[in-house]
Amino acid sequence: MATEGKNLSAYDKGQLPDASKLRIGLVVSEWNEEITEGLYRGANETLMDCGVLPDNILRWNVPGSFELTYGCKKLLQTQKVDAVIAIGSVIRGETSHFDFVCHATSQGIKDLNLQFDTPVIFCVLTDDTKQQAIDRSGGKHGNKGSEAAVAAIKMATLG
Ligand SMILES: Nc1c(NC[C@H](O)[C@H](O)[C@H](O)CO)[nH]c(=O)[nH]c1=O
Ligand SMILES: CC(=O)[C@@H](O)COP(=O)(O)O
Repeated sequence: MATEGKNLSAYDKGQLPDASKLRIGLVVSEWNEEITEGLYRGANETLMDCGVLPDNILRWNVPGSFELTYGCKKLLQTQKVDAVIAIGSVIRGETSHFDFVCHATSQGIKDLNLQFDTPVIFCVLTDDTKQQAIDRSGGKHGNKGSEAAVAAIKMATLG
């Protein structure tokens, strides 16, 4: 099911496990800051709405989505967290750079889930236009940051 027709911010916190003891890391890309700050707000607000304590939400910034893999790895190596959310926005330009950044970032974050015993959530928008990114970071389709926060809580308490 495509995002079209799905509200990315829809969740029932009554159906989620207790998150009051969880510690969550957020690694946020600074590229397309207007979009990534919207994603961060969605994730942060949803985590707290679902019971995560503000002091248990740790935020680090990285320059771009390509650096999310390294930033998440370093956070996992140095901080005790129950899940990490990687937040980025890649918007297609004139060249094939979009494809390389998206592929490297998605593969890198996937690999972290194999290398570490802590879930890393892929909250990276990969859009052809800025409007698509706006629509998915608090616009008409909701907020992927909220979706990622719910995924982080579910994965942190899996099993
Ligand atoms: N064009 C976008 C980038 N490009 C920058 C890379 O992510 C990286 O920081 C650079 O290549 C240096 O290693 N990053 C995004 O997050 N979004 C873009 O649209
Ligand atoms: C995703 C990108 O790296 C892209 O926005 C860069 O733009 P361009 O391909 O025009 O250099």
